[in-house]
This record gives sequence, C-alpha cells and structure tokens, in this order.
Amino acid sequence: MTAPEPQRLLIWGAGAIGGCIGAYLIRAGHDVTFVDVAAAHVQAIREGGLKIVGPIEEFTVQALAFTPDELEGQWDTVLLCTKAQDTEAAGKALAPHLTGNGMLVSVQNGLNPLILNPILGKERVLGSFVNFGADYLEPGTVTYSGRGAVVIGEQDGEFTPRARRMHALLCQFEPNAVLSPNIYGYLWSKLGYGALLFATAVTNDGIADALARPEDRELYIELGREVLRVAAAEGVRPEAFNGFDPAAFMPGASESQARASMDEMVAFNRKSAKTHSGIWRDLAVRKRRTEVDAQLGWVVEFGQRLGVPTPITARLVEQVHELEDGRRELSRSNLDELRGLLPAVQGRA
Ligand SMILES: NC(=O)C1=CN([C@@H]2O[C@H](COP(=O)(O)OP(=O)(O)OC[C@H]3O[C@@H](n4cnc5c(N)ncnc54)[C@H](OP(=O)(O)O)[C@@H]3O)[C@@H](O)[C@H]2O)C=CC1
Ligand SMILES: CC(C)(CO)C(=O)C(=O)O
Repeated sequence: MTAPEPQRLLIWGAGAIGGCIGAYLIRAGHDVTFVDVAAAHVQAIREGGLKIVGPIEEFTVQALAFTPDELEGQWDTVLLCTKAQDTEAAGKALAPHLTGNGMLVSVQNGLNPLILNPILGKERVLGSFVNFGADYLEPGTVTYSGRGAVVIGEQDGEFTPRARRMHALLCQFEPNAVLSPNIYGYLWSKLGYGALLFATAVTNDGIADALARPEDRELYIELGREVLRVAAAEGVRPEAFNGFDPAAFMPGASESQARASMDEMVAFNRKSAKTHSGIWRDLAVRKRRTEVDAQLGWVVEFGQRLGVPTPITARLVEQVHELEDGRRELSRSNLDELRGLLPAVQGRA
C-alpha cells in the first residue's frame, strides 16, 4: 500500500486512544489538531508536545491542541475519541467544526454511531472499533501498552473511498488495521468482551488474572452469552478479535469452545502492559464514573426491547454504580455475588 497523502484531521478527545492514534498520524506527516476538555492536558501538549511512552515505542510529537471553546475552523475528517458517556455532548460541540460533507469517525467502545446519527446525520458518521491498550498517564503523556485490533467501516458496510482513505490512515498507526463491511459486528462483540472486562473491574485483579480464575469461568461465560444472545436477537453477526470468539458464546456453542476462547483472551491480555482495564482505572485510580451505562446499558436496553433476559449484566451494571458511588468496595466477593445468580439463570435456560 502506498503512503496516503498528508491529510488534515481533527481529533476530539486526546486521551489514551485519541492521543495514541493522533501521535502516530502526526509522525506519519498528517496535519492533526487535538481538542480536549482537560485544560491541563491541552496546555501540556502545547508546551512540551504529546509524549507516547510504554513498551511499544517512546516518542514525542509537537501538536496543536485546544479546549473546545478555543477552537475555530472546520475539518473534513474528525475522529471522536472521548469516553462513550461524553459522546452526545462532544457530538453537539464538534458539529460546527465538521464540514457539510465531512466524516466523523467514532473511535470508541459502545454503539456510539447510534447517538451521533441524529446529531450529525447518519451519512456523515462512520464507526471504528479498537482493542489496543492505552492509558492517559498525566498531562501531555499517554502510555501505549499493547497492540490490538483496529477496524474501520461505514455503518452500511460499503467500501467507500472515504472509508478506504481512513483505513489507509489507520494502517499508519496499526499496520494490521481492517476495513470491514460489518462494523456493528465488531462493536457488538466488544460489548460482549466489554461485559467480561467490567466484571474483572469489580475486583482488584488484573484482566488476565481475573479471566483465568477457574472459580469465575462459568460466570464470565454466562455474561458473554447474555450479550451475544441479545446481539443474535438484534440480527447482528458478531466478529472475532484478539481471542474473543463470539461463536463460542452463541446459542448452541459448547462449554469447551467458550473455555478455549477464555484461554485465548487470557493469553492476549498477558502480553499487554495494560494489566487493568480502563474501567478499573476509572474506579480505582481516577475515582470517576465509568462507561457502564454507555456500554452495558445498551445490552440491557436492547435485551428488554427484544425480550432477551440479561439478569447478570443488569446486576453488574448496578454493582458498578455502587462502586462509583462509594457504596461498594472492589473485591472478588462482588463476583461471588454475581455467581450466586447462576443457578436461577441456568435453571431457566
Ligand atoms: N484506553 C483503552 O485502552 C481503550 C479505550 N477504548 C475506548 O476508547 C474510548 C476513549 O477512551 P480513552 O481514550 O481510554 O479515554 P480517555 O479518558 O483517556 O480520553 C478521553 C479524553 O476526552 C476528554 N473529553 C471528555 N469529554 C470531552 C468533550 N466533550 N470534548 C472533548 N474532550 C472530552 C477527556 O477529558 P476528561 O478526562 O477530563 O473527561 C479525556 O481527556 C472509550 O470509548 C474507550 O472505551 C477502547 C479500547 C481500548
Ligand atoms: C482493556 C481494553 C484495552 C481492552 O483490551 C479496554 O477496552 C479498556 O480498557 O476499556
């Protein structure tokens, strides 16, 4: 593939994901502007550049950075990289900066295009699924901890020139980036994997250690199944990535298939320097609200609409809220409580 022409890009949300992708694109010669509500981060980028640290490579790029109220101008290409609970506010704030026939790419976990379509018009919104590991470390610095899947696609699956152009750009960050006709298949799979990550994050165990615990295997498998039953009822064809094999959690799959996928997820996470999920970091380190409603909330809501029960997911959402509010502590006993729901769930199945 020949290197794409230098392009002018706006990255809205310059944290772990936006910062990493943006830094690589600047290094590849693109004209990237960052926008972020974290004023100290914006200031640090302006003064010392954006630093990428961690086991993959370390480098600093000089970059333009603004808070939303300072920004002027319009862009044909905008990457939205905020947490999913900030999507609506960010979508409204960035709308005046997206040209009439421009494209907004949601590079987030969750079904964010569904929130952005009414704000920006469906024809301007593309989806992207990412599973590389990164963390905002301190103002001006982001850790890139582990490579992972990067996927881009139009919502209707067409391989348009703009989707191909964006794919070529993303390949300058992750050479194995995929242009997919089924971006919602990936986003739903990430909700399945995300449910497992949320469960690991109600304990203090790292992702790999938590997913490897024999006592909790059945619980994780049932959680994955709940999400994928909803996806199947919605008519989605979920896609595999980084050890998460959706077929192993679909109706009719054997226990051993699910356990094999769990083992592969453990192996994938063992390789990453990101030991704990962003969810755990929000709860334990940054002491702030998580994306739980903007991710697992979708699963429960779609489940209710489609008549698919999601009792474990729903209880997990409540537990995460209790943790956010300081009414519960991070502990393996939270998973014991969720495991207590299994006999009733399995009796019904
Ligand atoms: N980090 C990871 O390893 C992975 C993350 N993801 C997903 O990628 C998405 C981005 O996550 P991540 O990069 O980790 O999040 P971060 O919190 O690191 O970065 C988001 C940045 O956006 C800022 N922000 C919040 N609201 C707005 C707004 N309205 N306008 C502009 N900036 C805003 C945040 O500021 P403030 O902090 O002050 O709110 C923060 O600096 C999420 O959906 C996440 O689930 C997916 C795979 C892996
Ligand atoms: C753990 C990770 C990177 C998925 O591998 C993630 O999506 C998160 O931190 O929320």
